[in-house]
Amino acid sequence: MQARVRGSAWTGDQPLFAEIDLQLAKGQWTCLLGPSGVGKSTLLRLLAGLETGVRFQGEISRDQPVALMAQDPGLIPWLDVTGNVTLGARLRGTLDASFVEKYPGGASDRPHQGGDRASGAEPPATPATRASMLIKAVGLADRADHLPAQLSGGQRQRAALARTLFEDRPLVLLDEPFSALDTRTRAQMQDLAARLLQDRTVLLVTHDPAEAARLGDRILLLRETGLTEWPVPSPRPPAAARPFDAPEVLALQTALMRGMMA
Ligand SMILES: Nc1ncnc2c1ncn2[C@@H]1O[C@H](COP(=O)(O)OP(=O)(O)OP(=O)(O)O)[C@@H](O)[C@H]1O
Repeated sequence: MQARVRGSAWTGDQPLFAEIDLQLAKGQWTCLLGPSGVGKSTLLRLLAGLETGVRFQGEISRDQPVALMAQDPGLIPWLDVTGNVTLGARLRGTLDASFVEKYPGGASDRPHQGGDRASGAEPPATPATRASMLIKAVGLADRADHLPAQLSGGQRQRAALARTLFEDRPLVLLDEPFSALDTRTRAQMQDLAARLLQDRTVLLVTHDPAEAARLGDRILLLRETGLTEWPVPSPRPPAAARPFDAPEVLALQTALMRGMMA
């Protein structure tokens, strides 16, 4: 077991959700759906060990470091995309010193594209290479030196996704990570995340039954009354999302939609 939340949550003297027992098995993707305000983000914050503002009665355990991608991308406004993606490593002091010198954090401090090669400098250190690969993978290669204010909502969300992937943690909590993306980009980012987080334990909060049908090894519905498991008919292919147009995926999506409407 990688992580577990067992208990109930309260806002003031009002119950938020009844007794639940959420268990995340190692290497599995668990998709969590449920009505707005039922406590999904709260559950993620509890698992991440962050303040929630609600009263939780129970036990929380996890045995691995965690990365949380919150609903709000939470990008640092004065750091460009590269600076935001590598922020955690910089704060922990694990970035190569030459990279820190070159990218201390502001767009104005960054060399122009191609500047390194023109000056014959060393190739970028490994974290820099990883960061730029991830930035490219989320489709922001031409925005790497843009500040958050210069990005669209979906671009900010992709920068936050790259930052979460850069953290490379065994336990990954994703709170509606693709909600601001157009249909095509959303499907591409689902494929990317499935590939890059293939061995990770992932808890993905989503409002989109199609997303849960593509990505879930397990699907859970959170309601005030507690957690319900939704059966998933077939295993997910390794390192990939299920095809969005496969009949069993469409059937699962429809069944989930019906369940959520009930
Ligand atoms: N810091 C806080 N202080 C007090 N109440 C809070 C706090 N954060 C959240 N809540 C309340 O807890 C409840 C659950 O919020 P939460 O964000 O976990 O819901 P959610 O299921 O993720 O909703 P959504 O799908 O809309 O994102 C809400 O009623 C919210 O008002």
